[in-house]
Amino acid sequence: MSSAAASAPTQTPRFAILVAGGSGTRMGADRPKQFLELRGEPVLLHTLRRFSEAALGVQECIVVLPAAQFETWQQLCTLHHIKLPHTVVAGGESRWASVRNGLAHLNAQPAGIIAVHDGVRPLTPLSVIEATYAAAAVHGAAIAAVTPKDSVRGLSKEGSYALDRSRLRLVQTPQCFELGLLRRAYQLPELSTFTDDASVVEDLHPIHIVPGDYRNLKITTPEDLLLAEALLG
Ligand SMILES: Nc1ccn([C@@H]2O[C@H](COP(=O)(O)OP(=O)(O)OP(=O)(O)O)[C@@H](O)[C@H]2O)c(=O)n1
Ligand SMILES: C[C@](O)(CO)[C@H](O)COP(=O)(O)O
Repeated sequence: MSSAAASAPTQTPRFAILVAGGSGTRMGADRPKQFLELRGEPVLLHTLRRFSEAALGVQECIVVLPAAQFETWQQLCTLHHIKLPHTVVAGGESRWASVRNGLAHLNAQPAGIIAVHDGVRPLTPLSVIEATYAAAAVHGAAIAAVTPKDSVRGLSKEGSYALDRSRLRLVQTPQCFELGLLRRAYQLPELSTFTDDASVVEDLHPIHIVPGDYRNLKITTPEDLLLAEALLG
């Protein structure tokens, strides 16, 4: 080994789980929203492409899909000439179960930083992904989030009351963690109703917040797809 190679800095391995195991009920389309076309390509392909950027150095990207949709994804990969390396894993009944299945695939990995990202967030800037991985390497747990732009009110029996929006954040993904921490958190089945990873981890470890991006839309209802088309244009 040359002396240069011996002294090269070693980055903690990075992994990613792209959860796309849902059925897209709120979208009400003829297929799960991760397969809908955005600028001529499946939503999930846009997302996968972002995590495949060489600059991020992600060692393994796991795509979690409904088992019944494996063939659809394979056909889409062939149709769109998708050569991006990734591992397909079957999802579960809930987002929590899908993340847990993705994590189980990494059981042999001793350490690293793992990003959990919604397969239906196709517009996440690379800078947000990088900043979230980097913050998790320092703090153990980091998520992307933005401040609400509108005034926010809480509901009460009597009516409603003002909330201080500067103390609120709208949670996005990616959500990045030390691998061992996320594993421990996902061993607790009593947390299985949570729909984001920070909520699953927070009793074990504080969650650091990284500035997200207003373009980092989650495709949930039909107007989100229109917005995403416009933003990509
Ligand atoms: N059993 C599930 C449910 C959700 N997800 C994924 O978690 C992300 C965020 O969930 P959401 O937007 O709620 O997706 P759906 O469950 O598909 O939508 P809906 O709630 O409208 O049915 C999506 O990428 C979705 O595919 C998953 O992997 N497995
Ligand atoms: C993880 C998430 O994207 C954060 O906003 C969100 O919780 C996903 O699930 P939901 O079912 O749309 O709440």
